[in-house]
Amino acid sequence: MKPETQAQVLVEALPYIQKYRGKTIVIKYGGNAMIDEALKMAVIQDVVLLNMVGVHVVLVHGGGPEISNLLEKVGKETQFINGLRYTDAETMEFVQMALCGKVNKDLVSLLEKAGGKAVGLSGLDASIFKALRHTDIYRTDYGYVGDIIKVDASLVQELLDKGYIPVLSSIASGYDEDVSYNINADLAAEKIAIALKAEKFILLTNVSGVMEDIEDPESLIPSIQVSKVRSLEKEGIISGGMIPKVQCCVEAVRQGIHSANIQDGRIPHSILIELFSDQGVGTMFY
Ligand SMILES: Nc1ncnc2c1ncn2[C@@H]1O[C@H](COP(=O)(O)OP(=O)(O)O)[C@@H](O)[C@H]1O
Ligand SMILES: CC(=O)N[C@@H](CCC(=O)OP(=O)(O)O)C(=O)O
Repeated sequence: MKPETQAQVLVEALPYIQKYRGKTIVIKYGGNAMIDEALKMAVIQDVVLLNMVGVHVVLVHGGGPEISNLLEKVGKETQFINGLRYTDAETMEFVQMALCGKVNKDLVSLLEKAGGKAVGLSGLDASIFKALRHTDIYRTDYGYVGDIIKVDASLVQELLDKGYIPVLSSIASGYDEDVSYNINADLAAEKIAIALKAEKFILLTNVSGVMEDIEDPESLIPSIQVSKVRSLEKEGIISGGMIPKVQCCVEAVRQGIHSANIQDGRIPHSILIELFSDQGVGTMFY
């Protein structure tokens, strides 16, 4: 790239940098979008760049495939009920090992290598997340899967104020029992985004966004008004793993977050494209 073009690119980013400087952005990075190492590096670079220009970024990560791999290695079967992993006491130990021990530390190490200042945390640290056992109307048993009922974002806020990138795993301590709970990472990201009154909430996944027809990549819905989500669900357009993501975005917007986005973590630098250009990516909820 010519130096003049390079300078022009930076100048064009200026209004966007001014818009987000000092504001909080919560990014949820899903396990399926983490599998390709080159793409992972692009996400890491985006986060470090945002941090360097004064944007407060919190990275909440999943790691479903990492958990499943670990369970397979130790020969333990795992099953999902309504998109949530059935988590018995032994599985919970492996969930904690994979998320807090492996995925969290790998991301922290990559952020540090890329020049960022990152701190790895889980919801157990400083009681960031307190949860109760997850329930549904059918009283299904999900084991140690939790619903977050209390968030203490003060440590995360302090780290942001000091210029760190908090990297958060979706584990919570029990509100009424001395146990750890496995939390769906989309939900954990939504809760911390609301508690921090984030400016923007981004869910990175392995599809281009919400599509009218999953088989047709041309059918991406670029924006959805939250009041229209119910009819999309009734029409069966939103299903499977997309249901909790959409619900998290709806709740985040209803709780005052300006915009929430579901976008493709497989597009290199999709975070920067969304934040620092007029070209929106994925599906934006408003
Ligand atoms: N309308 C839709 N548009 C896009 N994806 C959809 C839709 N309905 C269901 N899905 C499914 O949701 C999946 C994304 O959820 P999930 O696999 O849980 O992601 P992650 O691992 O990033 O949390 C997609 O791969 C797709 O199969
Ligand atoms: C309760 C529940 O299902 N928890 C998830 C936590 C990790 C996660 O959400 O990871 P992704 O974002 O990569 O899907 C699990 O055990 O797989």
